[in-house]
Amino acid sequence: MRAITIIGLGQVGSNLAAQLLASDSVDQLDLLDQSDERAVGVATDLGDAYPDAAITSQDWSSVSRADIVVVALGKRDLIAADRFGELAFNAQAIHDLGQQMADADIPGVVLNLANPNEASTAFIQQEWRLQPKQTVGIGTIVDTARLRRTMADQLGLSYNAVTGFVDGQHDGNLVMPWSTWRVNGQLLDRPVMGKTIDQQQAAIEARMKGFTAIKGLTSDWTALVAWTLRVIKSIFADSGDTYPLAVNQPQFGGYISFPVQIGRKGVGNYLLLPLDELETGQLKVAANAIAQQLAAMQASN
Ligand SMILES: NC(=O)c1ccc[n+]([C@@H]2O[C@H](COP(=O)([O-])OP(=O)(O)OC[C@H]3O[C@@H](n4cnc5c(N)ncnc54)[C@H](O)[C@@H]3O)[C@@H](O)[C@H]2O)c1
Repeated sequence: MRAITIIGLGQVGSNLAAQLLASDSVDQLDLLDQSDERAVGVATDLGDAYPDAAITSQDWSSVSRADIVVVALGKRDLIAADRFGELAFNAQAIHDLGQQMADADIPGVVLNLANPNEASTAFIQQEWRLQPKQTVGIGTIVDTARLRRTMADQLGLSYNAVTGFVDGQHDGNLVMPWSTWRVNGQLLDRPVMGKTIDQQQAAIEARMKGFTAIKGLTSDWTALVAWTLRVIKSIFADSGDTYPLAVNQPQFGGYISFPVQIGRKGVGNYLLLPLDELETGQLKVAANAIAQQLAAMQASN
């Protein structure tokens, strides 16, 4: 039995719900939104699409039996001018749900998609009184895919030939720990296939992919939903697949995007690749920026 509750059924949440059903990745789907009309509408339409699927709407007690609770609440109009424009709105929404979620004593993994991602994941963990191990955010997973793809394209290689993670703060202080990246298994400290990789250029191009998607589509929800599906499958399979998720990382004093293994119980081992001094320093800067956002979320209530 694979039970998922989604809180927030806007562009991200409703599309995730549809793709979970289309890919047969869920047995019980419970849909929640602050708007009854929205929740009932989404559940009704999905029920018409998948008549034998088990779907409920507005059953808030479902969080107590869900294997995974996906948080996709927000207000996307607020990020048009400022990528972190949802901070106060999402802080209020997370706080308002706090007592109810704490009382529900959520047993499953809470996977947060809302922004600012690392800070709001930390705020959910605190306000909903969850264990850090069960509380993760989608983090820098899409940023990582963008950079790997950009480098693979530059070199004319397949996506899988390039390995590495983007860490730090999604939409803000992204950290590319180049000393750990590899192409065809080879570190980047010497030319790869006769070519020197322009790391700066690759980082700029990867960011541009994000801007281009948002400019044309108003949101990069397609990539977000696809990667969320992969993480959900890894959780159900208890696979221990490694993703750069927003997790509590004690070495950096709180939540930050960092590669970890994920499974049925949430966070497993951290991928502790040796980082150089500059990279460690950059992660500390990102952790500070996230801590400031978390403080702003706490102060806004
Ligand atoms: N990490 C990423 O790559 C990425 C990409 C796209 C979107 N996002 C984030 O995902 C979140 C959702 O985005 P979206 O485009 O679906 O937004 P949206 O504005 O389309 O929908 C948000 C939904 O949340 C609901 N909601 C708001 N407050 C709520 C509450 N207190 N309880 C229950 N439901 C509530 C709204 O009614 C609405 O249906 C946002 O925070 C957005 O920034 C992240």
